[in-house]
Amino acid sequence: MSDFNLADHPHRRYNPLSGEWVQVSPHRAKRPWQGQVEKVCETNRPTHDASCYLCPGNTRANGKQNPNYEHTFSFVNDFAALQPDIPSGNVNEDSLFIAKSERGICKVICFSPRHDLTIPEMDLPSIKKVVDLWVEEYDILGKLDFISYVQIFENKGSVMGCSNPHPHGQIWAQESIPDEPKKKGEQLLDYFNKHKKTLLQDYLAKELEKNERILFENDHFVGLIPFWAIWPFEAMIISKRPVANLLGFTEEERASLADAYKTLTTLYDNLFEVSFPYSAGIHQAPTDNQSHPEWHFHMVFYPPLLRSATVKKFMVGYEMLANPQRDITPEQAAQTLRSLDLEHYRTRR
Ligand SMILES: O=C1CCN([C@@H]2O[C@H](COP(=O)(O)O)[C@@H](O)[C@H]2O)C(=O)N1
Repeated sequence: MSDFNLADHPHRRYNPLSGEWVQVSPHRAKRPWQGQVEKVCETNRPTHDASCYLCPGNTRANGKQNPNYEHTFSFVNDFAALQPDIPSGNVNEDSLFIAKSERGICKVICFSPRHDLTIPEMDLPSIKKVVDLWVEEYDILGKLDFISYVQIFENKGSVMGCSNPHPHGQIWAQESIPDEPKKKGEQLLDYFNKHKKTLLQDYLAKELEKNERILFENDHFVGLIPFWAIWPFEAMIISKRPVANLLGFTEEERASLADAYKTLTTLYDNLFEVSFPYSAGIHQAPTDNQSHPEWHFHMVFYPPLLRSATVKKFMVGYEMLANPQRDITPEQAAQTLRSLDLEHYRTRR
C-alpha cells in the first residue's frame, strides 16, 4: 500500500465536466510571498452616486437616461461586444484561416438601485428579484431563433476588471455555444448516455456523502468547492434537483437559489473581511431548440484571492503553458470557508 495521499503529495485531478486536469501541490502552500500586493480599497460608497452610469435616473455614457428603478433594471449594453443585426459570413482558407460571423445580444443587469450594496449585503427578497430577472431574460433571449446560448455572469471587484462597483451583472446571448459550456455539454451528454442520470446528480450525492468539500446546503441547492477546483476558493452552487435550465425551477427553488447566492458570497466576504472579488456565472442548457436532459443547472465562482485581501493567485507561466495549478487543496479551502460566520462582517461591526 503506497503512502501516497492527496493532502501531502503533488498530484493531478481530473475535471469530468471539462475533461481537463489541474495540478495540485499541497506541500507548497507555506512558501513566503514577496510578490505583488493588491491594495484594499474598502471605501464606503454612497447609496446613490450622481456620476454612476448604472444608478437610477442617471444618464449613461451614450446619453440614454436610466429610469428610477426600485428593484432590478436591465438594458442592452451600450458598448455591446455582440450585435443582433450584422451580415453573416464565413472564411475558410486551407482549414488554416477559419472565421465566421457571430450575432448576439449583450445586456447589463442592475441588481439593485443602491450603489453601495453587493449581493451579500442585499436582503433575500431583493436577490430573489435578481434571480427572477435572470429567468425572464433567459426565457426572452433563448426564444430568439438565432440565439443558441445565454451566458449569465457577474464580474465583481475592480481586480476582476469590473468597471463599476454598482451591483450588476451581464448577459451575453449568442448564436454559437461558447467553448466552456460546449465542452461541459459534451461531457454531460457522454455521462448521461452511459448512466441515464446527470453527472452532477451522481457527483452531488457522493460529495454530500463524503462531506469533505461541502460549504453549505439549503432545501434545493448545495454550495461546495469542487474536487477539481482550480482557483484557491473556486466554488459551485448545484441544484439538488437535476434541472436543465432556469425555466425549470419553481418559485421556491428560485428563492432557494437567492439564499445560496447570498450564503456563498457572505462566506467569501467574511474570509478576509473584504468585499471578495470574483467572476461568477451560470452554466445551463443551450437554447438551441433541442431537449437537454443531460444538463444540470449550476453556478461557478472563480475568485482570484489566494491568501489575504491583497494576495491573489496568478494564472501565469506554467498555468498558461501547461496546466492550471493550485497549492492549497480544495479540501483545505472548503474547511476554511465553512468554518466562517454566516453573518456578514460589516453587520457584525
Ligand atoms: O453607459 C454605460 C456604461 C457602462 N456600460 C456597460 O456596463 C458594463 C459594465 O459591466 P462590467 O463592469 O462587468 O464590465 C460594461 O460592459 C459596459 O459596456 C453601458 O452599457 N453603458
